Amino acid sequence: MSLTAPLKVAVTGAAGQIGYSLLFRLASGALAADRQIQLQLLEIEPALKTLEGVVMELDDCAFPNLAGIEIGSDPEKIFDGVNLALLVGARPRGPGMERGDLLSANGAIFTAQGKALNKVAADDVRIGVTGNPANTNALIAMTNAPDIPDERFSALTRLDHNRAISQLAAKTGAAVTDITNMTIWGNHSATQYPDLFNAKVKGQNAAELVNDQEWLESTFIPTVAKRGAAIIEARGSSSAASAASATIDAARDWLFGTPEGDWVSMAVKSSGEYGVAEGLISSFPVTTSGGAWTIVEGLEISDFSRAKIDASVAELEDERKAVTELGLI
Ligand SMILES: NC(=O)C1=CN([C@@H]2O[C@H](COP(=O)(O)OP(=O)(O)OC[C@H]3O[C@@H](n4cnc5c(N)ncnc54)[C@H](O)[C@@H]3O)[C@@H](O)[C@H]2O)C=CC1
Ligand SMILES: O=C([O-])CC(=O)C(=O)O
Repeated sequence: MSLTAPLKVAVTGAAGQIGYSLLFRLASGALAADRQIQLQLLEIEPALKTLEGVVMELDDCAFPNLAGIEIGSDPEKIFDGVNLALLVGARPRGPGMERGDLLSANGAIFTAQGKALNKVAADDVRIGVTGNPANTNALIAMTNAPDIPDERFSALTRLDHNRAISQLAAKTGAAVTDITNMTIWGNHSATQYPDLFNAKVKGQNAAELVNDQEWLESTFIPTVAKRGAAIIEARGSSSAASAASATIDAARDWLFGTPEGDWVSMAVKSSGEYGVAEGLISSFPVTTSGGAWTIVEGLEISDFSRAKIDASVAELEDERKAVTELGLI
C-alpha cells in the first residue's frame, strides 16, 4: 500500500453502537495518527438514514485525518479497494443468550461479505472480525474468500486481552503499562482462557506474583470470561466503546507491529500450534511485524492450562461443525 494514499478502511454495522464510537476514533487518528483515513461504511438499507446522521456528525468534527466517507448497503461497492475491513455488523446478543446462539443469525452475513471482499478488496487487505460469534464468523468469511490469503483474517479477542490486563493491574496494584505478555487462548466466549502463567508484571511472572490459585480460578478467569455478560446485565446492551477501542488496538498492532518483548492476543488460523485443531480461528499469543502476525511458540503449558485451552478449542470445533451443517463453509 502506498504510504501517502489514504488508508481505506471499511466498517460494517457502522450505524450500530460500536460504530458510534469506532468511527470517531478512527477518524481522529487512533489507528494511524500520521495517515489520512478514507471511511467506507456498510449498513443494511433500513439503517442508512441513521448512518447519514452519523456521517453529518463526523463532518461536524472537521477531523484533519479524515479524507472522505462513502456509505452504502452493497458490500461490493463499499469494500472496493479497502486495505482494512472491520466487520462489526451483526446482531448482538441480549440477556440470557450465549454468543454461539448467534451462529445462524449472523453466519449468513459473513458468507456474503467474504465473497464480496474476495472480489473487490485491495491486494493487501486485512480483515478483522468483531461481530459475534467472532471466531467462527471469521472462519466463515475466510472460507468464502478463497483468493485472499487465510492469514489476512483475524477475530477480535483483544477486548478480552485488555480486560485481563485491567483485572491483573487492579489485583497487583500495578499500572496497565507494567503488564506484558498477556494471552487469551481459544474462543471469544465464556470458555476462553486468560493465561496468567505466561503473563508478566514488571517482568515478573504474574501467576507467581499473585500466588493465589483460588483467585485465579474463581475470580480472575470468570471475571474476564464473563465480562461481556456482566456489561449486558449492567448496561442493558453489550459492550460498545470498549469493543471499539479493542478493535482499534488490534488493527493498529496488526498493521504497525507489536512492541519488542511483548505480544498480543489475536484469533487467527491455527496450523496445529499448541495442539489446536488445524484450520480453526483460535486466539493465540502473537507478535506482528510488517502487517503479518506470527504465533509465539514454545510457551510452557501446564496441565491446568491444557485443560482450559482444550475446552475452548472443543467449543470452536462444535461451532465449525454447526456452520458446516448450515452450509456456511
Ligand atoms: N468480539 C468482541 O469482543 C465483541 C463483539 N461484539 C459484537 O459486535 C457486533 C456489533 O455490536 P453492536 O454494534 O453493539 O450492535 P448493534 O446492533 O448496535 O449494531 C449492529 C449494526 O450492524 C448492522 N448490520 C446488520 N446486518 C448487517 C449487514 N449484513 N451488513 C452491514 N451491517 C449490518 C445493523 O443494522 C446494526 O446497525 C455484535 O455481534 C456484538 O455481539 C460486541 C462487543 C465485543
Ligand atoms: O458479550 C457480548 O455479547 C459482547 C461481547 O462479545 C463482549 O462484550 O465481549
